[in-house]
Amino acid sequence: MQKLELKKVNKIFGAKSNQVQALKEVNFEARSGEVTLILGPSGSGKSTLLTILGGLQQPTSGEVWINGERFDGKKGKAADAFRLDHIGFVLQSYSLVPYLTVNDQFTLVDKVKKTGQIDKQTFQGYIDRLGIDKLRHKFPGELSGGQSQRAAIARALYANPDFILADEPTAALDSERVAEVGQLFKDIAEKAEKAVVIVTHDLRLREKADRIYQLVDGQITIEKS
Ligand SMILES: Nc1ncnc2c1ncn2[C@@H]1O[C@H](COP(=O)(O)OP(=O)(O)OP(=O)(O)O)[C@@H](O)[C@H]1O
Repeated sequence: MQKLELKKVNKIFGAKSNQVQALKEVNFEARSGEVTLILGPSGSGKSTLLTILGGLQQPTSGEVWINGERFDGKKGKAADAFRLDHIGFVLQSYSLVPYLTVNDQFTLVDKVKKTGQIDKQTFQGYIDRLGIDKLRHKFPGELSGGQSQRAAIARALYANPDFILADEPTAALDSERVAEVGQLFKDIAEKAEKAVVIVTHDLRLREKADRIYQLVDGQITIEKS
């Protein structure tokens, strides 16, 4: 079983009178085979939590563990390599490369990750379910918000990571697509044995979740486990 954990994580931004404590003594766990949802209002610390989980920023104090290995102390190339091997991000900004077609966004992954790629047939299945097969030769500037979001999800899956960390992955989608994408995340967790972590305020995803946390003002509570 794959496991991603936060232990007593605090995150403080700014200094003295400008200080914001975005996370307060957060304990958290996500496991392979499960969809874990972190629900919370805007500004509650969801993006901060997700980026600390994935090693994109460091906690002020506390620990991040992946599969029993300490992750928060890793720096530079060691951290990059570890992240590349384990983690796929779907960020709010989609972070698609503007001068590459959708297809080239995927194959770009091959340049940095040489082993453990997804098999072509499984990936084509994801592409079909995300409804982006006809968009493969388009550039990001030619895509709608929802299409960009689905391309960003596909790119995260292409790298075949153990952990998929998604920040508001359904924000630009209509209800029908939310149900489809939610079910896809659930299938990826269950059938491909991945750990899927979604931060969102989209309550429509609740029914797909195995584990639900609530984050309010940087404090986390578990609602379903
Ligand atoms: N780099 C930063 N510098 C200073 N303050 C920050 C920084 N990043 C986040 N914050 C603050 O930390 C708190 C939590 O922000 P965060 O973006 O994690 O919340 P969120 O729940 O993801 O919000 P949203 O749903 O609007 O994206 C907010 O008060 C925010 O202003």
